[in-house]
Parts: sequence; C-alpha cells; structure tokens
Amino acid sequence: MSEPTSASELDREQDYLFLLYGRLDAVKAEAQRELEKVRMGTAGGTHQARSERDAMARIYEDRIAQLREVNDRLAFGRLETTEGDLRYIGRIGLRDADLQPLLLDWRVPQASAFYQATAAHPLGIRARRHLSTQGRSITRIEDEVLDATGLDDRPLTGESALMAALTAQRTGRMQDIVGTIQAEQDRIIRSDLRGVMVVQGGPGTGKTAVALHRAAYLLYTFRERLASSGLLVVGPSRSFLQYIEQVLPSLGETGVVLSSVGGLYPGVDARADDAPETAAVKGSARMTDLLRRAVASRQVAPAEPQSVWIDNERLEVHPGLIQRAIQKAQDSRKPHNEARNTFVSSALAALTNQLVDQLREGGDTIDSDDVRMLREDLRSSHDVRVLLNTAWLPLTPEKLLRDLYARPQWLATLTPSWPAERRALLERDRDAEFTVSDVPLLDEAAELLGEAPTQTDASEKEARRQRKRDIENAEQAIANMDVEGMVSAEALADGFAESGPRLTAAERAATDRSWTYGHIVVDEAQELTPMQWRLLRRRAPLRSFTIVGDIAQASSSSAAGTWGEAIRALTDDFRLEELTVNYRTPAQIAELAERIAEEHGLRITRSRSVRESEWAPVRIVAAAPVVAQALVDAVEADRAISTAGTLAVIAPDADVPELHRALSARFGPLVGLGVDGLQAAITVMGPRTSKGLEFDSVVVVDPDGIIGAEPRGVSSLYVALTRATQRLTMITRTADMF
Ligand SMILES: Nc1ncnc2c1ncn2[C@@H]1O[C@H](COP(=O)(O)OP(=O)(O)OP(=O)(O)O)[C@@H](O)[C@H]1O
Repeated sequence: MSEPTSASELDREQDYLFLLYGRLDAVKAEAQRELEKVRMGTAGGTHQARSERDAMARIYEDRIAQLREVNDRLAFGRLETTEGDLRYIGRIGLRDADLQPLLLDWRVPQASAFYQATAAHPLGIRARRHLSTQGRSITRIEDEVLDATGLDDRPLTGESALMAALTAQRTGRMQDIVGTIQAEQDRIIRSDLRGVMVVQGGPGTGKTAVALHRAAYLLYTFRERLASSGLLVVGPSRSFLQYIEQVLPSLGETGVVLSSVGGLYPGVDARADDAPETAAVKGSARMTDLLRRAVASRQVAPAEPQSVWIDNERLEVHPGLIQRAIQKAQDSRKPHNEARNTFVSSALAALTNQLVDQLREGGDTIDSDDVRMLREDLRSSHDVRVLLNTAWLPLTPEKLLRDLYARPQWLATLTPSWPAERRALLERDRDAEFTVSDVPLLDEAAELLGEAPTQTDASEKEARRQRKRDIENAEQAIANMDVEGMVSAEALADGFAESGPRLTAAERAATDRSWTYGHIVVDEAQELTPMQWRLLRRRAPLRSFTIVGDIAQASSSSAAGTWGEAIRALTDDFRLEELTVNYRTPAQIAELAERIAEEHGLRITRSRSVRESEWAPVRIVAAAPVVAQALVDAVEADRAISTAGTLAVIAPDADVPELHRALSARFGPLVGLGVDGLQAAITVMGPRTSKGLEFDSVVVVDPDGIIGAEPRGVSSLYVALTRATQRLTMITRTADMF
C-alpha cells in the first residue's frame, strides 16, 4: 500500500540527500588530502619505505575512484522501524563525523529488511520507502506500509521504482538493480558462501543480475577471504562479458575476474567455436581418459635394443632397462613432466652401471670419480638424449593436443573402441587455432603433464618468496601507519611490486593456471560441458560456487536434462533455488515464446511476467528473395514507434551477413554486426550471440530456419524470442508457420 507523499516529505528527503552527498564529498576530500600527504612525504627513505608510500597512495586513489562510482543513486531506500527509527539504504555505508551511521551499505544485515520485509513478515519494519533520484535531486518517493492489518502479501516491492527500471530504454550494457532487488532474489544473493548453489530460472528472471549482486555481496561480507583469493565470474561469451562488465564497478567492486569459458586457460584466448558435434565430443568426460592414454603413450620403451656411443664405446641398451626406468617414474604418480626427472635419473643410473661393467670387463680400472664423470658423459651424450627423449619427451599441453588432432593414426591407436566418425570429428590441421572447447582439454592436459621444466621455474619461486616477504612487510607497515582495518596486508603488498604494473589478486589469478579462487560464479551454466566443469572444479577446490542458468535454454545437443546431470562432473552435492518472476519480457511476448517452445517439444519452466507491453508481437510473412526487404521494412516500422533504445535482428547464422548488408544499405552506420556491434542502435546477430542479452526491440528472422540450423535449434529460438523488453517482430517464411 502506498501512502500519499506530501511536498514537505519530499523536502525532508531532499535535505537528507544533501546531507549524504555533503558527507560523501567530505569523505572524498579527506581521502584526497590523505593522498596528497602521502605523495608529499619525503622523497628519500629506503626503497621499502618508498614502495610502501606508493602502495598507500594507490589505496587512496582506489578509494577515491570507488567513491566516485557510487555518486549516481547514492541512496535509494529508507526503512522505518516499528520503534520509529529511520535507516537509509544506499550503495555504500556513510557515517557522520561522530561515527553515527547516516547511510547503510545495502549489503549489511540491517539493510536486508529493505528487500525482504512483507506485510505478513514485516521483520520489525513499519514502512519502506523507495527514493528515486536524478543527480543529487529527489524525483520521487514511493512508500509501502507493512504493519497495516489485513494486507495481502504483495508479490513485488517498490513497484513503481521497479516498473520504471524495467521499462527504461536499454543501452547495450546491463545496469545494476540494487535499488529494486526483489525478496526471492535477495534470499539468493545473501545465501551462504559455502557449497554449491544452483539457481534455475526461465528467461528474464534476473539470474544474471542476481549472480552479479551476489558476487558484490560476497566480496563485501567476506572481504578478507575473497580479496586475497579472488572471485571469478564466468560467462558464456565475449559479448556477454561486455554486456555485464559495468555492473560490479557500479556496485563499487573492481577486484573480480570476469572470463568467458574460452579465456580460462592462461595464454590462450579462444574465440572460435567448433561445430556442435565436435564440441560435444570434446566436451564429454570421455576426453579425460583419452588424454590420459595419450600422455601414457608418450612413455614408451623402444621395441628393439638401441646402440649408443659414448666416446669410442658402444653401449647396447636393452628395452628392459628403459622400461624399468619408465615403471619407476610412473610409480611416482607425478605428472608426466615432473615424473620425467625420475625416469631420466633412473635410466642414467642404469646406463652408468652398464657402462662401468662393460669398461671393467674390458680391463679398465674405474674409481668413484670416474663413475661420476661417466655419468656426466652419458647425460650430455647426444645419442643418450635422443634415446631418453624418444622414450619420454617433455611435453606441453599445446603440443600434445595439436599432435592428437593432426595424427589420425595415433588417435586411432588410442581410441580403438570409438566409431571412426567420432574420431574424424577431432581431426584437423596442426596449426588450426584452438577453439573454446579446446580450453578445458588444454587445462586437463596441463594437469596430467605438470610444469615443463623451464627457466622461469626458478624466477617464479623467487617471485613467490618475494611476495611472502612483501606480505610480512605490509603487515608491519599497517601496524606502523595505524591504518588497521582500512586495508588488508594482501592489498598493500600488491602495491610493493618493485617493477612492472601493479597486479591485484584478481589479475594475478587470471594469469596463473594453478590459482584457486575463493568463489566462482557461473552464468548461463546450462552450456558448460563436463570438461569445463572439471576445469572449474580445479580452480575452486573448496567448491564454493554460484551457478545460474536455465536448462531449457541449453544449445548443445549433449546438454543434460537436469541440473544433477549437468554438473555431475563438478559435484553431486548442491542446493537448488528457483526464480519464478520474469522481469524482462512482457507477458504477450513471454506467452508466445513459451507456446512455440512447448509446441516444439522443449521442456521449459514457465515464469510469471510482471508486466504487459503496449505492443502486441507482430508477425510478417516473407519468403526468399524478399526477406531482406521485409526486414528493412520491419525495422523501419519499429523505428517509426521509437528510435531510442536498442534493436536486435536475430537470424540463422548463415543469413546474418546478407541481412547485415541489406540493413546497412538502408541505415548506414546505425547498423552493427555481432559482438562488436552491440553498441549500435541496430545490431544483427545469430541466436548464440544473443544469449544472456536484451534489447528494447527484437526482430527474429526465419524462426523455422533457426530451429533447423542445429540439433537444439528450438532452444536457440526460445533464447532469441525472449530477448525483447518491449517489442517483438517475427518474419516467417509461410503463413501457417507458428
Ligand atoms: N529486481 C529487479 N529490479 C530491476 N530490474 C530487474 C530486477 N530483476 C531483474 N531485472 C532486470 O530484468 C532483466 C532480465 O534480467 P537478467 O538478464 O538477469 O535475467 P536472466 O534470468 O539472466 O535472463 P536470461 O536467462 O534470459 O539470460 C534485466 O534487465 C534486469 O536488469
């Protein structure tokens, strides 16, 4: 129930808002002063003192940047408790000069009632107020009274503020929803950090929004733990990351690693997708076994005895000698490259013995110094190196995988039980680029191979030692400089890096394959393959995960039908939450999309749309060769309604170039293409690119073609049809279609 708002109430809130901004300015100015003080500190001092000062300066700079980020919509809510106390809720917490709270950070427990209190469960709250602002001005107040008797529980909170957010024009970038989070979403956002939580919800139910706000909540609540280990957010594609990348900074969080599934193996930024059938093979758990066998097949004794020459002495090496060394190395159970050390030293020891025996039999006298020298001769002998390398070559994951794909005969010996067609799917050129589905295979191979012995090993060890020293120094500096609680030793140590750019925990994590994160958030998780889950499991051994997705939107032919199956490679112990309200798609569009999906046999979770659209979905019938013209006309008609906001044309991949040309001929630079065109007013893309995104208006071209283009084409069509926040047009080939 809303109470009328008097002008004096508006004035009062305006005064309070001025007070808050005044305080924000003061805190910023204070940080600025501190920064200057640190910068002006004596230039001399030890190197350690200088780098400590630099680190402190950077911390103040970050703080100032963070305070700037929260300038927009600083405060958005107010709670009135049954005792008559007022609590203001905003993006960050602020206190006055006497440390009395002026504004509560939305993530603190005392703020949760803002999102969760209802008439039936008021949680000690009498009234909730949503404040809408523009710049530093209050534009609107919306009140809900919670203690009135006989009130039905209302499904939505802050309805006007919510509707204003939902009908706002889209910009091509996702916005935060911190002012209008709904109760069912808030429960998920604040759920326990531990364990694996899966959030299932139909299109537009706020899964992505919830996942990102949860990341911000966890970082705030478990700052110490997560700031040093990092938090990883995994999205399906580059386009998706671009779409969400501003949300966390707008919530004041910058220390998060965002990665697409193609970017999870440091050093490889895979963008190309394999054909669906190939991706399905590469994603299946059977690849683990294949890689294991591939590595084992690189540990082989020669079939015949081999001759090696040491100076003028011929040594005949029996396969058994090599085999025994291999066995010993395998028994160590270390990864291939690390176990190779055992292999080499054990083979060299046996060869030395054989050589010594042979020389002694020939009448030579050999003492222990001679033995050592002979061993060195063997180690540096070209013949011996070839022999040992042939039996056990150091390998990189990249080489192993390229060999596997480019050598069909080897692949065939490793996969005797595979049908030839399946093997053929893996074959390709040695220099073909790695694809998104190769990434977990490279990672799995890296796990089996271990670190190749390189020059960098020693320097990495030294870097780790230096880091430890930096953290100890930082702890000391924090105690000395009296800034306890303001900065963690880890963050301060980040600033001590003596050369090169400063790296945050997040940045270091992104470049280090062996990094383990404190928490991983996975969006569009229905798309992940068992091999990708295995990779993520290695990145978070404590198994603290937030997994959001919609099983019905899965596009892979091998996609699982339940979450239990989908994430089996990660765990079988998880809690399932559901989101049931569709915030994006107006009811008419959602109903159409759901009907089409169900008619084509897709099992979907129906959700409840919170609003109707002014515009009914439009259907146009046009077959080749007039499809492009029909599309231009449809876009023209849509722009006659509104040219503001974004419009996406989603078509079968094969038709995208031609449709892009036709639209460009008419609308020129207003038209963008695929991922790189997301900021354009009109963007043409295939259904996969549109995954997770949304637009004011969507034109779906040839829905039947989208269905026919791939094994789970219906899912792709369902995704395409549910991207619109306002208007949907379908261009179909025949009148009886749909
Ligand atoms: N509580 C809320 N307040 C304001 N806007 C919201 C709220 N919840 C969701 N939205 C908006 O609804 C839209 C859909 O949200 P989101 O993209 O997170 O859905 P999704 O479940 O991930 O969708 P899909 O599965 O289709 O990708 C977004 O514009 C989001 O900002």
